[in-house]
Amino acid sequence: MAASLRVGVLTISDTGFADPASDTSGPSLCRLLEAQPRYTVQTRACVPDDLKAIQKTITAWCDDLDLHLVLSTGGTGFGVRDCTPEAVLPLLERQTPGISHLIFAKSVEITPFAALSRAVSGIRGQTLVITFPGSPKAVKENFEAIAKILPHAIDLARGGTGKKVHEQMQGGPRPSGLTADSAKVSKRLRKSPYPLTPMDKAMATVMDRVTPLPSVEKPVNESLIGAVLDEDVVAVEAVPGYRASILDGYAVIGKFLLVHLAVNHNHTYTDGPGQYPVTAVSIATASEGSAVKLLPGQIARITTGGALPEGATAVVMVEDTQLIKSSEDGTHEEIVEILARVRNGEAIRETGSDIQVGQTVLRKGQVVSAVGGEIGVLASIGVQRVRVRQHPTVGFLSTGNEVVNHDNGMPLKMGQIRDSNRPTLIAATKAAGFDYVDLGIALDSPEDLEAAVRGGLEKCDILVTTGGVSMGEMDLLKPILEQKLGATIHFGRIMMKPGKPTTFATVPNPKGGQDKLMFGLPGNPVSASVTFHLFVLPALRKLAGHEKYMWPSIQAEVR
Ligand SMILES: Nc1nc2c(c(=O)[nH]1)N[C@H]1C(S)=C(S)[C@@H](COP(=O)(O)OP(=O)(O)OC[C@H]3O[C@@H](n4cnc5c(N)ncnc54)[C@H](O)[C@@H]3O)O[C@H]1N2
Ligand code: MOO
Ligand SMILES: [Mg+2]
Repeated sequence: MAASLRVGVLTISDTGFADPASDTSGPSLCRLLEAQPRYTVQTRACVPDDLKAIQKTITAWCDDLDLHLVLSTGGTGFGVRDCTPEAVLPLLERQTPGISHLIFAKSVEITPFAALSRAVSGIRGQTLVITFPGSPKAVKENFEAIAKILPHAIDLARGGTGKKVHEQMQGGPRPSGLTADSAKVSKRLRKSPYPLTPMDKAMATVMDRVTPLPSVEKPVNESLIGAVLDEDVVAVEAVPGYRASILDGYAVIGKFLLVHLAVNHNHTYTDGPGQYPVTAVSIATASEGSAVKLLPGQIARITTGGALPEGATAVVMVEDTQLIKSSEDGTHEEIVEILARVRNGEAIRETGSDIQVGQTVLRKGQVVSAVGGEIGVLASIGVQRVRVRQHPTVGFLSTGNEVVNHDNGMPLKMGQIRDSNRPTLIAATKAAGFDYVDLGIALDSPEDLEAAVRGGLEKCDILVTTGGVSMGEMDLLKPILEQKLGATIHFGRIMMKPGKPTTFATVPNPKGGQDKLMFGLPGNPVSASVTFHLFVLPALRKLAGHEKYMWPSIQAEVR
């Protein structure tokens, strides 16, 4: 392979400039580079610790020679003449602190003196520029610290996707199970190219790539079911908003007032068991103005939820009274006998006794459950809209030439099987409170599958397919993802049965923005169901903004 990465090596040193033979770091750097066939040292120079001289050389190497990489050695310390960072920084269009930190982290592991380096790095045009300290030992250590990532970094700085380099570093491009041309069955792989991934690693791989969806404002109704609140909700209205009766009966002036009168004024109480005129009526209904006023010796007829007359301190239920006198036409009660003694406050809902103004009723992160309580609370305090995390939508696509709709009403032909995966997974999704799209069945043909996956990805946040992920010649999903959709398959097999060929991939979003997530679950119904619960539901929960998105785990011991 012809060496393709062109490098410039620049020694920055007053001494080296005066006596080129004294420069050992530059030659050492060249040897390190040339030990790797991918690099060619295209140019070398030595300049004094002089800002202008350094800038002139590096600018020419980046702008005129368009080198892939410029490595300098020297001038990064605390010495009064050291000015490499001051010279290089203004030339950089983008800094690359990660590279500098990596070098620094590795170097301080070796010697604390590395803390005295002020080395910098960055990109000018398409050239990666990295400054090393002056000592040959530091040059070697620094170069080794970044050797592994250097080709990748250069590829990216040149506008590459990094994919090629990545594949090379992983030992070459992944051989594909298909052959997007399923006719060439003899060419298929006889071993899976996907390593068996331990479950904890697979789970972490998925969760690392799931970021909660942004939040939106929604009206207070059943559309909130399953949503995660993205704000604290504070009551702006009290519940109840007025003093209300808990019972159907009579508002009275109760014991507290009577005792008060008796003690302070040596009164015998007027109210309590006895006969009273019914001077007012309060039916639970809206009314303008304030409540009627009740004086000692009077009672008011009241219904459950009715506003208490001013001055009333208790309510006696109708069962504990008897009618003494009514109006002639029977439409009014005039005198009623109270038979029971009631305590002050009895059968009264005080204003705000349930929820007070300013009280936090629901907290950010809380889930609006399908039980209804949260929605009820929001409704009771008059909140019109709340900020919640967007609800994710999951799409379900079954795959397989043998798979038919379960409800097609036709007898099965030999080799056909009813699609049980989609109804199963849709039911589980619904029960978990997420939205779904039913994407039907795709045939095992590269064209059909590619179109169905592409279309499906557009309609949902997470695409779930079942079938076609193992080793058969009709198992086309993985190669289609990688070869046609530019997807990255993060794992293609897991250390679990059922579910071994479970596949997780991220697919670039053609509309830009975040990559789309997709799970290729195995076709076997139990495998599909188990892996859905284990991987997809937690991913959906995380996407929906749940704080606790993982299943609880318990320690088990096999005896
Ligand atoms: N040579 C090997 N063969 C298989 C391996 C292996 O490691 N080496 N793994 C086995 C395991 S484990 C599983 S699990 C399955 C996974 O199969 P695929 O994901 O490729 O799925 P298909 O081949 O398309 O179908 C498998 C099975 O499931 C039935 N199926 C498919 N879709 C549905 C559906 N929607 N509803 C009901 N049943 C469905 C399909 O008819 C097949 O019987 O691979 C093993 N093979
Ligand atoms: O692991 Mo497969 O999922 O045996 O059924
Ligand atoms: Mg298969």
